[in-house]
Amino acid sequence: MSEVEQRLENFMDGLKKRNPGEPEFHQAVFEVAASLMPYIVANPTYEDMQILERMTEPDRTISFRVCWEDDEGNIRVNRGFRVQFNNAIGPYKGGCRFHPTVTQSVLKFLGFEQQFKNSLTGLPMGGGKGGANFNPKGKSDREVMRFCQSFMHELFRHIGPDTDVPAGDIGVGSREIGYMFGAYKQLTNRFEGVLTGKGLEFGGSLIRTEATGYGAVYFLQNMLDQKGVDMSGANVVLSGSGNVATHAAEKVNQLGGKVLTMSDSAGFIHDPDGISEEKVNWIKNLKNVRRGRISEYADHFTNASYHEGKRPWSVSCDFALPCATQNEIDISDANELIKNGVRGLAEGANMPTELDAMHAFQAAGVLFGPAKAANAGGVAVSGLEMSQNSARISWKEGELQDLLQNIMKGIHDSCHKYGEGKGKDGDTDYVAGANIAGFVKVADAMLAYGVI
Ligand SMILES: NC(=O)C1=CN([C@@H]2O[C@H](COP(=O)(O)OP(=O)(O)OC[C@H]3O[C@@H](n4cnc5c(N)ncnc54)[C@H](O)[C@@H]3O)[C@@H](O)[C@H]2O)C=CC1
Ligand SMILES: O=C(O)CCC(=O)C(=O)O
Repeated sequence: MSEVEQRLENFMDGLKKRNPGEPEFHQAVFEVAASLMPYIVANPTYEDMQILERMTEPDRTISFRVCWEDDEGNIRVNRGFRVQFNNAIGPYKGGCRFHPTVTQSVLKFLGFEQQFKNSLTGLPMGGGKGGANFNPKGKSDREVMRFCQSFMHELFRHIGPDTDVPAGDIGVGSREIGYMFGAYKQLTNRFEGVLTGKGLEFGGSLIRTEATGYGAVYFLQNMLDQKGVDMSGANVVLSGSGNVATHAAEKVNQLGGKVLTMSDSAGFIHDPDGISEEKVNWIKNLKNVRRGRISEYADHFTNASYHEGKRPWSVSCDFALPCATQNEIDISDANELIKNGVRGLAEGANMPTELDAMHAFQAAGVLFGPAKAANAGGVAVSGLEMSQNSARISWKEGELQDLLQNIMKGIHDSCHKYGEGKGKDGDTDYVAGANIAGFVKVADAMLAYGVI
């Protein structure tokens, strides 16, 4: 075992002992630590000052009871969280997730990733994440409202425009942000930029809704440009049917690609004619207004097929865009995609690819855009929403579109700079590049503050 491997093993042993029963957090840290360890060994100040040990320990984790009344008058109790990971380069920033699978481990993995992602954007934002094990599925609008108000009843005392600025994630979209902002405003008597992803009427930014999905496709396009490959005419397999997935599908269409699949937690649909922008709009209405299942697509568009309980990775494609949830591509999915000729993948979701699957893509020479870089467009436009709120102005759509494209190009170029020559056959390793580029800014700020 090399010295670097030994240090990595010791580091991970310690981390697992300090954080038992948190597999998602271990997974996210291992991926980062594996690419950072050689860099840290070569730059011993980071090791002397225990920077990685400090960056893997959240500043604080807040856990609280969320009590609400359902439509039948029953009292329901959920658990809410906010993990404030690191504010070395700006206020804590990151979304809130409402999903039954939310645990402290899931939010720690997301908050840990967020500090690197936010650093990559070049904007002054620290990392945090929150949420609750609440299942919005099947709940009435009034129930969702009462839950959001109760959630904010505790969260409001921990956040603020210069302290911590939450936003959306799985299960938290513009409806939930509206209810939470309304509750914050009432509880504090302050109208300020404390949440992002707000409605345009009350301080939201244009293109925030589109930004994560569009950004992921821009990141893929930047990786392809580097190789002189064009996306037009390419077949794209995409998972999810929420905010990130629908806007990624929209952008693929705009760039001349063909989207073949979309999914939800019950199964996927395959449309060999392509899921055009018009069909994507139909899915947006299905998910955001009617709150139905993706299976209904195959009833409506009869050339399409529905595959119950399956993921879309067996469909042959040029590019893959996982945009649903964590660990949705395992090694057998990766092998299937590789066998069918996939050439590039950009992670729209957070940590959608299991570690061995990621290694398989890299070993096969598939261009691999990791989540903390590829899906950073959403939080980047959130950062722009914060700037607009502070200045009490609203920027025009064209300006924001240009800013998003430039930020994604900047993120790509930073990953390329730090990852160049580290991949297969001297290629760029975008995973290592994103981890190192994201780390340096946060680590150097922490060094400047001394030991605190
Ligand atoms: N909304 C945003 O701006 C950002 C979101 N992300 C990540 O993108 C991913 C999707 O988030 P959103 O689109 O915002 O959420 P959303 O709630 O709008 O959509 C989530 C989608 O994932 C599907 N899904 C959930 N669990 C699933 C499972 N077990 N199997 C298959 N599909 C499943 C849902 O059916 C839905 O289509 C998440 O990993 C999130 O953390 C990352 C960066 C920013
Ligand atoms: O816009 C934000 O602050 C949230 C984005 C987010 O949660 C993410 O990047 O995973």
